[in-house]
Amino acid sequence: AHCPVYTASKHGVLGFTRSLAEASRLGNYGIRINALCPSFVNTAILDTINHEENLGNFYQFKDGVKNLIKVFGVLEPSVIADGFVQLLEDDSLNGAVMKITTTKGVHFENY
Ligand SMILES: NC(=O)c1ccc[n+]([C@@H]2O[C@H](COP(=O)([O-])OP(=O)(O)OC[C@H]3O[C@@H](n4cnc5c(N)ncnc54)[C@H](O)[C@@H]3O)[C@@H](O)[C@H]2O)c1
Ligand SMILES: CC[C@@H](O)/C=C/C=C\C[C@@H](O)/C=C/C=C/C=C\[C@@H](O)CCCC(=O)O
Repeated sequence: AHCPVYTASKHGVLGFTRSLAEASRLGNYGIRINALCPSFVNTAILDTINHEENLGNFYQFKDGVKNLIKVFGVLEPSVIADGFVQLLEDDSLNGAVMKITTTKGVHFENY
């Protein structure tokens, strides 16, 4: 609810990932395409929530986003890096949607 365009863009990334991965498989491109979807991660982007120029009209929802951060917690970038290495090293993954959350760690979403 806080950022519908943002949410739509992320769904677009998943659809693009899965479609491109299938095209690569059918075309024998030899390229694997996967999506990595972390929960909140301790990076500079989290600070953007505190600045109205970043959120525009959605600045009014900043407390809601901050509450989500409290609810879901914050991951360290190293945890994301480990998930990324797993995507690189596992040749069986193509069109995969890897999620990383504080509650479930690395897991995959089957859409
Ligand atoms: N941090 C989180 O909580 C979180 C959670 C889920 C998804 N994401 C997504 O992960 C992505 C990265 O987020 P982040 O937290 O690392 O943000 P960040 O702002 O900390 O880092 C983004 C990096 O990208 C670089 N960059 C910007 N434009 C670039 C370009 N054109 N070419 C090359 N580099 C460029 C910036 O210099 C910066 O180092 C974003 O799409 C974000 O929505 C972040
Ligand atoms: C909202 C304004 C924007 O600029 C701020 C972005 C901040 C971080 C990047 C964003 O992609 C964060 C996503 C965080 C998601 C958090 C929770 C979900 O992952 C919950 C998952 C629960 C589950 O599926 O188990």
